[in-house]
Amino acid sequence: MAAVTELGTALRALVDASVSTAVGPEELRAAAAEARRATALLEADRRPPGRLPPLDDPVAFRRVYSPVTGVGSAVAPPLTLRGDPAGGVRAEATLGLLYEGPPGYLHGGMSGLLMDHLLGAAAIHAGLWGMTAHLELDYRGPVPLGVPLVLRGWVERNAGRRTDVAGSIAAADAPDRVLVQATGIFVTPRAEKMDAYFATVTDAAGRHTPPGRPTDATAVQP
Ligand SMILES: CCCCCCCCCC(=O)SCCNC(=O)CCNC(=O)[C@H](O)C(C)(C)COP(=O)(O)OP(=O)(O)OC[C@H]1O[C@@H](n2cnc3c(N)ncnc32)[C@H](O)[C@@H]1OP(=O)(O)O
Repeated sequence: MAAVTELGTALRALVDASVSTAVGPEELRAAAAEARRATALLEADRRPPGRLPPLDDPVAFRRVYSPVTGVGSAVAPPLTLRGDPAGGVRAEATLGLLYEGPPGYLHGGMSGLLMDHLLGAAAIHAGLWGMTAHLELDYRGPVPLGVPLVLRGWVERNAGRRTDVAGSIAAADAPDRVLVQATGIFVTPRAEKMDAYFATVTDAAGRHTPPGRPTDATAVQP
């Protein structure tokens, strides 16, 4: 885990530098050569899709390469999700140029990714694992880059396999002024779909490890 975290931290610094650098073409080409060398090192042993990495824990829902929370992911902020004393889950983040949409502000699609994850995590936190069936966002104000943000997700109601969830993004110093408001419907797939989607998913030891068991509710840190 220390090595995965070390590589993820180094890669995030690299991609941040790569989108904010002002060096010339010679330096860019030298950096590209270094990046290709690192890629060759990592390509020596790869896992196929559907086989979880050894450090993933499907019971605790630890996903080290998640694009949102993965400590080993070059593109994840990465967020740390916690139970929110006000209900649901929350995370704090300060996002950089990698995620820029309008100059100086967060890309709207990135807000969608973050809200999808927060809403899904809120459902899991309540013991209601499901896949996103519907996600709707209202963009009320641009989300600034480089300032601390607070992201929240909470369950509104549940009926059978369907869970209605909501969430928000706001600046940490103005938490009541919602910049992005999200609502979503998460659905636990019917058994036939669960089989069709996840029948071949295994952990690193080859054991069948489909998502969605009740214990996945431990996903969020207390
Ligand atoms: C801490 C870790 C946190 C991790 C968070 C991860 C978050 C990320 C989550 C994802 O990205 S999941 C990936 C994106 N989603 C998908 O790929 C799902 C694609 N859609 C499907 O596979 C199916 O549509 C789905 C499994 C969601 C539902 O199919 P089912 O056949 O199981 O459900 P069904 O159609 O019978 O609907 C069940 C109920 O939900 C309702 N429903 C389903 N889809 C709906 C929809 N789109 N809008 C409104 N209601 C919907 C439906 O009306 C019904 O309500 P009732 O029970 O009241 O009749």
